Amino acid sequence: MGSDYQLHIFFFPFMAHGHSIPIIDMARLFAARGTKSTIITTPLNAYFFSDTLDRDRQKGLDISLQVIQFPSAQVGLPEGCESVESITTIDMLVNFFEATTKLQQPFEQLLKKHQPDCIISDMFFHWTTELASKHGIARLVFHGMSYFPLSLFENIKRYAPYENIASDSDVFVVPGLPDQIEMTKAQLPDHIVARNAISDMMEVINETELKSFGIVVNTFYELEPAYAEYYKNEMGRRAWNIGPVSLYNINIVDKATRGQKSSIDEHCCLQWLDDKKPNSVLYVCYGSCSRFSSNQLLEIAMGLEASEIPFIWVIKTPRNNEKEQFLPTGFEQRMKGTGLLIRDWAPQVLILDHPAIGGFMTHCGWNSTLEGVSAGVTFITWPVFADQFNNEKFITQVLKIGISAGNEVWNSWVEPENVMVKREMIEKVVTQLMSHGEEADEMRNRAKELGEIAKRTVEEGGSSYTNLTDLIEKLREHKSIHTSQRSKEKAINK
Ligand SMILES: O=c1ccn([C@@H]2O[C@H](COP(=O)(O)OP(=O)(O)O[C@H]3O[C@H](CO)[C@@H](O)[C@H](O)[C@H]3O)[C@@H](O)[C@H]2O)c(=O)[nH]1
Repeated sequence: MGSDYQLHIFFFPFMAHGHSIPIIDMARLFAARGTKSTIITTPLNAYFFSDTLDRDRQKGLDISLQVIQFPSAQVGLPEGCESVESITTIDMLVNFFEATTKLQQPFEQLLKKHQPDCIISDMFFHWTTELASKHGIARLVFHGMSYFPLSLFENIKRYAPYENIASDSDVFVVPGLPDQIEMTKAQLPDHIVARNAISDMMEVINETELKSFGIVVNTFYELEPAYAEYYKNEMGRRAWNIGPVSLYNINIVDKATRGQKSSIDEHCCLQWLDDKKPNSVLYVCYGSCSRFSSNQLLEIAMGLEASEIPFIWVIKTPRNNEKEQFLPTGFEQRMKGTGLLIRDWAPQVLILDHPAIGGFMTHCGWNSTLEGVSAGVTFITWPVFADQFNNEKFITQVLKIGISAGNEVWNSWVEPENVMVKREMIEKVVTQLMSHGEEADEMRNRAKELGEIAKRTVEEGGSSYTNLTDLIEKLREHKSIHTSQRSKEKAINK
């Protein structure tokens, strides 16, 4: 197979912004390096990024979409429920996963028709490993998470350190990791500490992952070298780190249109930031699907106001409070000039990259974590569910570029009903992070340095750039071996 052979890769993102946004960036990145990229998704999800792909095609990239129907009605979901963000109860999640298993047949039809050389699919589409093997092509797994949270989960399962403690809030050290990582049982997902349907699914994911060609990880080596090695050597995975993929978005329009269309004009947002001093603004956002209760939002509003720190706050209105009765009376009026409220969807990467942003209060989704690291900001960590407590430990205990808001309990659903952090604590951590004390300045310096390294890593010669070159080369070799095997089989069968 010559080095001029154009690889054709199928990208199959899971239908949730936190999983699809990085895979779309990845498909575009591969296309920019000469592959033919085809993204497989459903009609409503295609809507979120079809304009971006149009712009890429105008630039000459070989990138396209194939749309398959999402069987919402077949599994009892309302019409138009095609992404995790449109799910309103935890019970609907079970139906949602059932619907995704029904995508196998249309997906295989596309495989037969287009005969790509490789599939890069989300971990939740574990059945693509078997399909890939049936069609003699490589499957690479994308988790959305990085080496640190994956290694941490693995060792918690391996050594079950939570079994020998007296209470859920007792601190234990997770054994066998390169650093001394402290956690509590209350911070662990249900499916780790007890057996349930998710644990069963994670087991299948794990098994199919070991049989796959390897794993692509949205991270960079210099951010977590010990965990990159741990994951490969101790956990026996073949993995390529090719991120931060968000850095592939260079111009304003690309940065502002990741995921949904932003609810604010990006130029107004930039103008607002232009009036602020460097590193003076706190950006507050809890990802694509977390939705806090009215009481919690009130605490955030009061805490932010009391801190007197300029902020941008992205608010997802609680489903039972569309009239927004959670903001204190006159809040927006008083905050004019100091606080910018964005309802629903913000151009996050554009905001983080602005020099006025100094801190990020985040739920610690992996994308937000890495986007914050790439922008060189410091963090207030406020994990809620999924891998977010792991990412909090990474920020506060390994990188040491953030402080915790103090939420101590893992939630099983994206819409926690309780108040997790009170206004006094919010005021305290915001003031502490944005101040100019010795500790805050040291964190700031470390964060800025990491941001510089992140940018270099995706440039030609950088570690992620080189890793991607290596991965493309390995996929070509795989294609070549498979093609010659096929020719031999055909010759024997003649
Ligand atoms: O107003 C918004 C809100 C989010 N985003 C983007 O949406 C993505 C959000 O991803 P992430 O920060 O990872 O949060 P979640 O959407 O909650 O991601 C899910 O998927 C991640 C990857 O597996 C996990 O780490 C998280 O725990 C899980 O909740 C990021 O790229 C953000 O830039 C915006 O652009 N504007």
